[in-house]
Amino acid sequence: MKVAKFGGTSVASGSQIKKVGNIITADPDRKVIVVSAPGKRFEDDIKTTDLLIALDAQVQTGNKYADAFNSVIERFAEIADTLECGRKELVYFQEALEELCTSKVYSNEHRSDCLKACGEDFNARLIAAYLQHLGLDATYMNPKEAGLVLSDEPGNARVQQETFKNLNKLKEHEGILVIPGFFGYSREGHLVTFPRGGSDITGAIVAAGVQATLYENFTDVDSVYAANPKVVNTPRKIDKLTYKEMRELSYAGFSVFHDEALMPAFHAGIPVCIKNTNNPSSEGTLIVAQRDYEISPVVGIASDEGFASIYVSKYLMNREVGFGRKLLQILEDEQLSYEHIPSGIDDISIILREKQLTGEKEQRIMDKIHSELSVDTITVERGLALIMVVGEGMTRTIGVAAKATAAFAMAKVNIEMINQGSSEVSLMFGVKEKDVSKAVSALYNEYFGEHPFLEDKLKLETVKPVQ
Ligand SMILES: Nc1ncnc2c1ncn2[C@@H]1O[C@H](COP(=O)(O)OP(=O)(O)O)[C@@H](O)[C@H]1O
Ligand SMILES: N[C@@H](CC(=O)OP(=O)(O)O)C(=O)O
Repeated sequence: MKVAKFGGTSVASGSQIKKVGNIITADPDRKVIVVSAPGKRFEDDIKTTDLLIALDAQVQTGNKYADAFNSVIERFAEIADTLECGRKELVYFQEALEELCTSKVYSNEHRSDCLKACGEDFNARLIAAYLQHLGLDATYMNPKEAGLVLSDEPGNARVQQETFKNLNKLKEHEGILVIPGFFGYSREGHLVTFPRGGSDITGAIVAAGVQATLYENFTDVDSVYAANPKVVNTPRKIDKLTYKEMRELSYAGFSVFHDEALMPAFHAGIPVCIKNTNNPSSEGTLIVAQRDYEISPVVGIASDEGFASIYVSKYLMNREVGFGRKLLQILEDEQLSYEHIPSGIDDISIILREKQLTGEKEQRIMDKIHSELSVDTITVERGLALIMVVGEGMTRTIGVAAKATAAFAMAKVNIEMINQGSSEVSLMFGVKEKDVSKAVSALYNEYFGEHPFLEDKLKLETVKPVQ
C-alpha cells in the first residue's frame, strides 16, 4: 500500500486535479491520498490558504467579509466546473464556511485554524467526488474519523502517539481514501493545524500509521535539486538522499518537503519519493536511511533568511556556573525558541527566527540580560541568513570546510558565524541576507560546478576507518 500526497500546486485547479486522477488510476497500490488546499496556479496567484487567512482577518476584526468569502468559494466553484462534478459539495462549502464565520468559537486562534483547514477539507471532498465520478471506489475521510490526534497548539500542532495506532486500522479499508492534509484534532476535540506547509506532515504520519511501502510526495518539480532552482540555474538532481540529510536541507530552506515530515517516515522506516505531478514518469528523488557516500560527501546547499542573532559577551563566562541556563530562561520567559547557539570562551550567540523577536521583546530581553547577568556587551543583529552545506559523507571527508571558506572568499562574502552541527552532517554559515544568493552560487560551484576554484589545489579525501 502506498500513501500519495499531492501538494498545493498539484491540486491548484481542475486541470491539475485531472492529472492527479490519472496518477491515482495508474497504480492500484495508491490507496491513501492526502491532499493540500489549492495552491498557486501561476507565479502571482494567491494560495487558497492565504485567501482563508484573509477571510479570517476580516471576521476577527468584525469587518464585512463578503468579498473574501466569495474569493474562497469562487476558487472551488471554478475547480468543480472544470471537473464537471461537485455541485452538492459546493452547497456544503458555502454553508460550512458561513457557519465558521458567524458561530461562537473556543478561541480566536482555534477559529483561525478552522478557517485555514477549509482549504484542505473542501479540496479533499471535491477530489473524492471527482474520483467517484471517474468510477473509482473513493471515500473522503475526515482526520477526526481517521484518528489524527494532535497537541492543542493552534497553527503549531504536533502529533500525539496514539495517532499511529488509530491510523493503522485504515489498512483494512477496501477502496481509496482521500484525507485532507494540514490539520487534525486535539484530545479536547478542537481542530488544530500544523505549521504552514504541513500537509507533508499529515502524509508522513498517515504513511507511518498504515505502514505504507512508500510515501509518494507529488509536487511541481522533477526532483529535489542540490540547490534551490530559484537561486542556482539548473542545479543537479539528487537521486537519493538520507532522512537526516533531507531534514537538514528542508529545515534550511528546501521548501519542497517539510522538515517535520521526515521523523514519522524515518521512525517507521518508510522510503519517501518526491515526484512531479506534471511529469510522473520522471523517477524523482528517493529519501532513505542510507546512501552510498562515496558518490558525493556533500549532497546539497540550502539557505534561509529571516534570522536574528543576540550576541552576549562576559569575561570568564566559561567559569560561571548556570550562565547559559539563566540566559535561556530569559528567552523562555518571553516565549522565544532558539535555533542555534554557537559559543566561545567569553561569548555566546543565540540565533533565532527574527519574526518572533518584536521590538518590545528585544528591549525587555536586553534590559533583563544586563540587569540579571551583568554582561560586558550585548548586541542584536537582524537580517541574517543561514546557509547549510549538508551531506552525511562529510564526517569522513577531509577538505569540505576548506572548499566552503574558499567559495565565500571568492564571492567576497563575509562569514558572520560558522557552526558545525554535532552530528557532522551539516556545516552552517551565517551571512548578511544581501549576500546569500552570491554565497550559495559560489558554494554550488565549488562542490558541483565544472570549474571549482580549488580544483587543482584540493581534492576531497576520504578518511579510512580506524581498524
Ligand atoms: N532544492 C530544491 N529542489 C527542488 N525544489 C525546491 C528546492 N528548494 C526550493 N524548492 C521549491 O519547492 C517548490 C515545491 O514546493 P511547494 O511549492 O511547497 O510545493 P507543493 O505545492 O507541491 O507543496 C518548487 O517549485 C521549488 O521552487
Ligand atoms: N495549505 C497549507 C498546507 C500545505 O501543505 O500546503 P502546500 O502543499 O501548498 O505546501 C499551506 O499553504 O501552508
